[in-house]
Amino acid sequence: MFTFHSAFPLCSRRDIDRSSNRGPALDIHFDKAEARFDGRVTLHPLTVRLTERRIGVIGLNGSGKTTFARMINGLVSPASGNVVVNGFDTKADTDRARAQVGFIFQNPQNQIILPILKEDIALGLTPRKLSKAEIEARTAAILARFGIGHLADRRSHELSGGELQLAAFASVLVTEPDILIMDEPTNQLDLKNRNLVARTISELPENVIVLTHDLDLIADFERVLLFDNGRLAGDGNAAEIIARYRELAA
Ligand SMILES: Nc1ncnc2c1ncn2[C@@H]1O[C@H](COP(=O)(O)OP(=O)(O)OP(=O)(O)O)[C@@H](O)[C@H]1O
Repeated sequence: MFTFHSAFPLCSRRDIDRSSNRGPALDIHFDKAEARFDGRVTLHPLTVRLTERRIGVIGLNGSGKTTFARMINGLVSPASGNVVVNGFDTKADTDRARAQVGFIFQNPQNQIILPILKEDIALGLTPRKLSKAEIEARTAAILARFGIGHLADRRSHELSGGELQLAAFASVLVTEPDILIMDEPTNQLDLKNRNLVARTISELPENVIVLTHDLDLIADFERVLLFDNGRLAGDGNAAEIIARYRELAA
């Protein structure tokens, strides 16, 4: 069961949904979806359905994890087959499929582009055509949610690694996606910031798909997918799939 006990006030409108056992939607369907780059198959035809709230994606370097994740938000279009996200086909309905998914990139420096943090967060709300007051209120609320309201006026390049990762979460979650994909969220963090980010992820009400080499991060996830050479080589509970990955990597 999901409980809030963090130093961060992570509650959002979604908690109201969750109290009635209806979390944000998560229904991702890969139907014989294949990815190719320059004619080379990088993800072999994959059929899988994902509905769990916490999904880990593991595998050796170059095994196809990022390609798989980018297919979910339409950044990579299937060469054949389909990917349908909460009912929207990523090829036929790219914008609406993409609106379901917030993607947190491997390097948070690439996520925060404007010099002042609160301006960067507000940037994500520009397409909504909200009033200035509403944008300021939503920006302040999302920064407060991650316990970084005091950093609103700071220059983003001055933030620490952990602060920057939390800022990247805020910059994506301000757009209220139902599904959050994180590519290596604990990469390059020291142990303290790694633990802070891990705790924050575990307390997020949103659906989360995490690509990682940090196996402890996903040890209690409901489902883990293992990729090997562009194929799904394992799909099951975390303990079983992590054990299989250790064998594969040995
Ligand atoms: N834009 C691209 N152009 C050409 N090949 C690509 C492209 N993106 C990925 N690939 C290839 O697809 C394969 C899978 O790469 P992918 O990034 O999905 O792996 P990964 O499991 O995420 O790796 P890592 O753990 O190193 O991030 C690799 O062989 C990679 O070189």
